[in-house]
Amino acid sequence: MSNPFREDLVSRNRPEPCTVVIFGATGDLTHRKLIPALYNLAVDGELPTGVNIIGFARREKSDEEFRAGLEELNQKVSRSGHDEEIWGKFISSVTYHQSEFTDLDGYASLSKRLDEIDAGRGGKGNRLFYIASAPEFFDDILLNLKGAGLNEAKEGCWSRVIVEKPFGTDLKTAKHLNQVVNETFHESDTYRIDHYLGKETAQNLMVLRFANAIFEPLWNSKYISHVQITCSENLGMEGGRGGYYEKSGALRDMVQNHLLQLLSLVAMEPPTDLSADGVRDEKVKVIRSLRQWDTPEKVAENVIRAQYTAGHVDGNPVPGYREEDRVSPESETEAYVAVRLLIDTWRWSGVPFYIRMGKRLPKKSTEISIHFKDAPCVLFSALPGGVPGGNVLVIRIQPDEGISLRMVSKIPGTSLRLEPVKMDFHYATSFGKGSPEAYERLILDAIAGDATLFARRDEVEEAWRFIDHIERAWHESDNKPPMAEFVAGSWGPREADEMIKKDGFAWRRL
Ligand SMILES: NC(=O)C1=CN([C@@H]2O[C@H](COP(=O)(O)OP(=O)(O)OC[C@H]3O[C@@H](n4cnc5c(N)ncnc54)[C@H](OP(=O)(O)O)[C@@H]3O)[C@@H](O)[C@H]2O)C=CC1
Ligand SMILES: O=C1O[C@H](COP(=O)(O)O)[C@@H](O)[C@H](O)[C@H]1O
Repeated sequence: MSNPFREDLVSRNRPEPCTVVIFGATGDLTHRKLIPALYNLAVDGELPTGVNIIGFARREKSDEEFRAGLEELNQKVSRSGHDEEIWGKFISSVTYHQSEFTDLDGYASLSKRLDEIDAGRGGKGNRLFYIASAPEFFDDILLNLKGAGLNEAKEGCWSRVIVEKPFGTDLKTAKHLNQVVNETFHESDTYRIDHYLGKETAQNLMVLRFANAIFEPLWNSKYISHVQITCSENLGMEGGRGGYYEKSGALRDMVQNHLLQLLSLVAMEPPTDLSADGVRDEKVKVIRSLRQWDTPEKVAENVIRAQYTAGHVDGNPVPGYREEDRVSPESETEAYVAVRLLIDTWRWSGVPFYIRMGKRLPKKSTEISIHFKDAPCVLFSALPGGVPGGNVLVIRIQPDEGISLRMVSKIPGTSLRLEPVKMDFHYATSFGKGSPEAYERLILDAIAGDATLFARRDEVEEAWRFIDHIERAWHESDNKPPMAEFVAGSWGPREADEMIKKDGFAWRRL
């Protein structure tokens, strides 16, 4: 009998020739992430032959100028180096299309160019539109694609759209954008990108949980005391990021999307199959089951926001958040957030999940730690020092991707003394090769028509519903929870330590 999982996996991995049109092609994302990702796919032989790339942006540029700019960056950032021969072949399929996003004529001429490319394919052609522009242009681009008829696929072909973040700034704007997207493209042709879902270790979460029989029986409130998800960054507002960040803040920038997505992978029920909707049906149930912090009092109790003051990171002096470039000296934007979450489901009843994210923390690291309840320790409780802590399963999302399990062991010797030890799996040494960049996997999946690692409409909206209550309490209530402070280069504010301590726990040291 054939294995349905296997068939599913095989059919999901058949990327077809297509033309990729990138809107915002002279921008930072295209240069630092998208083109290097496509090039790396070419190096690994994963990019199907017959992929053409058209860069769409405003400024005047010849194809040669556009290609030279892309090459300069690729040489610096590509994970597989820069092979002149492969690059030469790859870049010959890349061209530039100059137009304003708001100018319908630019889309009509784009349509003509696409038809010319398709003429070499017997008139057929698949199209992938990648919207990598500032969010204020998302509507214009989508509506103009429709105006030029580019949202409609030719017979036997497909036409898909990838939409970058941020997907709205609150529930209202996300709903509006979803409406525009769904008026132009079918939901199954819509790929809302969340690059955390493309990270190798995030993808491995489902495998860890559902392909290993030993974890799933323990994965519930009977055995797990709490879960922590930490995303620490040592960078601040370099490169003019302050302007964007001021309108976003840590909660919208990282928690609404990336970290709630990680949480849903940790907490979801096993899906009935590996189809995109099978997986996303389960993920969205988690987000829908989050207890809502819907009053300023509940927000004050369960959410800590903070800004950093001047300090030192990696031995270098750094300014406070309010002194950063393009940040207001009176800023009320959080550069750190810690959230205590409860998931009201049978599996997770009474198990707190903690998410913390901060800029200008001591180092860059993202990890999920699953803290198991202590063993009944009557046997060892009389020992001097007792039993040193319990079992912790740590999933290192980045860097040094891997998984470790903390256990308690006897110290070798004639007396009985206990110490924690670690079983550690590192991707780099176990598989002998680095992981692909998230954008590589995600672009390839979109070409292959697999939306599993992309957020669905309801996931995005449910996440905003949860976030909106907190934002409203912070910015619109009469009883605004305070903004805490921490010194840049430290592990966040005292208030976040106190919040988790109230439940009898402490943040894991990274
Ligand atoms: N940069 C990053 O690391 C990340 C970015 N993102 C998201 O990706 C998107 C793009 O970000 P980023 O690349 O940094 O942005 P940039 O500001 O660097 O680039 C913007 C691009 O849009 C083009 N553009 C701006 N206005 C117009 C217009 N009226 N008509 C035509 N083209 C126009 C610019 O063209 P021109 O140069 O010709 O003016 C440029 O190509 C954003 O949504 C961001 O949130 C998400 C994750 C990471
Ligand atoms: O989306 C974003 O992600 C980055 C962090 O991404 P990572 O892959 O380097 O962990 C974050 O710095 C940025 O503020 C945010 O917009």
